Amino acid sequence: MEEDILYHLDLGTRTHNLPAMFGDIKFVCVGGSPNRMKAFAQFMHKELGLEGSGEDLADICAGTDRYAMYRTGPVLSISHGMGIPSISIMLHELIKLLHHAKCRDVTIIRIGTSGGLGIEAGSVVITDTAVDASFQPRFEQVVLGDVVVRSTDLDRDLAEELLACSKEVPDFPTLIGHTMCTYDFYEGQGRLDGALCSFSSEKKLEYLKRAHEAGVRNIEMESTAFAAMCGLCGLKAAVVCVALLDRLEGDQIRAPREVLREYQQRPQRLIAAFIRRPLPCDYMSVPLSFT
Ligand SMILES: O=P(O)(O)O[C@H]1O[C@H](CO)[C@@H](O)[C@H]1O
Ligand SMILES: O=c1cc[nH]c(=O)[nH]1
Repeated sequence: MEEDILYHLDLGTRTHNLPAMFGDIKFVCVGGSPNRMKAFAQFMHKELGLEGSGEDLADICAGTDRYAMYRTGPVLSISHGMGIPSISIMLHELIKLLHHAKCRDVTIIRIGTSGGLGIEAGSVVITDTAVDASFQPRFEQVVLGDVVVRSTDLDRDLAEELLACSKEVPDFPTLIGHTMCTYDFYEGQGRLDGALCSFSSEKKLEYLKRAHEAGVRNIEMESTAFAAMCGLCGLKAAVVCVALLDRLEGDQIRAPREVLREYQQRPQRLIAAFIRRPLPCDYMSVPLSFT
């Protein structure tokens, strides 16, 4: 293409110098909420010891209200909204952006929230395998009317490295497990408290227990598409989500807002420890080259 317009990001190859804006990005963190991703960028700014308070980081996608994007040092932080269609559109344009910007050796991590399965609320789950609602490690995408099945493998070494980094943030439990990805928050996750419910409490518990036996430790709504797209495009990817509740104990998220806010920071703290870890070639020794 002579020109590539990244419509939902309000960026393009003619209108923006993408290599200059993004060429040195090494970590991309994505999550559902625009405010969370802004807070994460500000937090990383402080953690990396970059100049200024970071309070004034600008939304790079301010021309559109579909997604929000912030950068600090080698870290790009982007919101993706809720569910597979929303994250999938964002990832198409983000991956093209990384390609046009000639980025190399990028690690991409989804930092999210989830419903836990047989784990304490506030626990952080690092996904080893993203599975669908039938507990299968696959992402089904309809392409030209046909169902195309894609693998949902994530980087095992990255997951282990993240688990090792969790020792630096010992004030909450972190574990590795399967993450189940659904197309809905209510009936799709076996909740009884939606506007519609077509099953009994017993059937719900029987399903969630089967999921637990299959190795599922948390449930969210983007991981299979995220794993499939990043895997096919050669990006090293991880999913790290905090559990807001234990779904074996209920459906409603009852924790007070301050507690939920602190829970949301847990994956961010773990990822900060990961990004800050010493590397053979330490990018933190050259912070002045980052804006
Ligand atoms: O916390 P985030 O990233 O938005 O993700 C989780 O929260 C949303 C539902 O509340 C879904 O998108 C689910 O995947
Ligand atoms: O139960 C939950 C909590 C957060 N996000 C989900 O998708 N499910």
